Amino acid sequence: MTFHGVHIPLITPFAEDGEVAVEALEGLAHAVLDEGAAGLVALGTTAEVATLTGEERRTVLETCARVCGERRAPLIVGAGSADTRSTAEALDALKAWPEVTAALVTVPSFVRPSEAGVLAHFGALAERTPVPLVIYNIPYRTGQSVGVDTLRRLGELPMVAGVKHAVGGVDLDTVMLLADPPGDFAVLAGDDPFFSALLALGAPGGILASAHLRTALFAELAETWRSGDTARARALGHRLSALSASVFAEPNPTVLKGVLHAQGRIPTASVRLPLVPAGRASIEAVLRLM
Ligand SMILES: O=C(O)C1=N[C@H](C(=O)O)C[C@H](O)C1
Repeated sequence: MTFHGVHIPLITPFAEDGEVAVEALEGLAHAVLDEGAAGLVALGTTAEVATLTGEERRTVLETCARVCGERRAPLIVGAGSADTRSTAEALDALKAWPEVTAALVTVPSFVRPSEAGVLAHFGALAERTPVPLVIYNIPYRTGQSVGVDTLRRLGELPMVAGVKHAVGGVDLDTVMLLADPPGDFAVLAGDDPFFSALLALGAPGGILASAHLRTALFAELAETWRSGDTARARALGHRLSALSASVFAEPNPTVLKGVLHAQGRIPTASVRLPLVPAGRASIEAVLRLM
């Protein structure tokens, strides 16, 4: 399994009554695929997954699976917690969904198990998962950093297909990893403002919340770096990085939802506590950059 291009971690739109707005979710899913997204991610951070009930998670997954099934598009599903056993159970449950291409599994958060513990966690999961794993490396959310040597060892595990790499910049480990990644291991950009920089270093794609907006341009950016038109890629990359940075001016996905609502693509800009809606100024700043 190899990944390339732009994968969209879909937001969960809410209706006026607070319920999941299923039609809007389905519309967004089709729209981003129409615009050139390579695939979808269901139940990522951007979906406010921590605030969804079990039934709502099922509804979101059903909707994304239906769309990806119809469109023959890859579907990555967020699964995982700080505990190895419950993560393994969540992965087992994905057997029921033939449309699921891979699971996005975070480095265990809050526990800070050491890199040896991270390796043991993914080693145990790799032995029994029914779908390939994409490791979500996001130390500013998990509290656990994972260096290049460990990432390479993780990339060599059976059933580990890639990493969503979101370390808040382009550090030495990122450069070293992209210089020599394990075979069939996709290093996907997971920090939107650094998407272009990671593509320039050889990343095959990314998982990017801000690519709900201007999806076609994000897809074009990946293709332009791939084709070697560096002058065009650099200029487009700078423009999209500015857009991404403004989408992340407040906690994700508050600004994104404000913009999608202003565009009439979702019924409300509502987010669930502890997130609070983005301010008007942040939303207008993004709209100006569109
Ligand atoms: O849900 C995701 O997947 C993403 N989450 C990141 C975050 O909220 O920190 C951002 C990234 O664009 C995708």
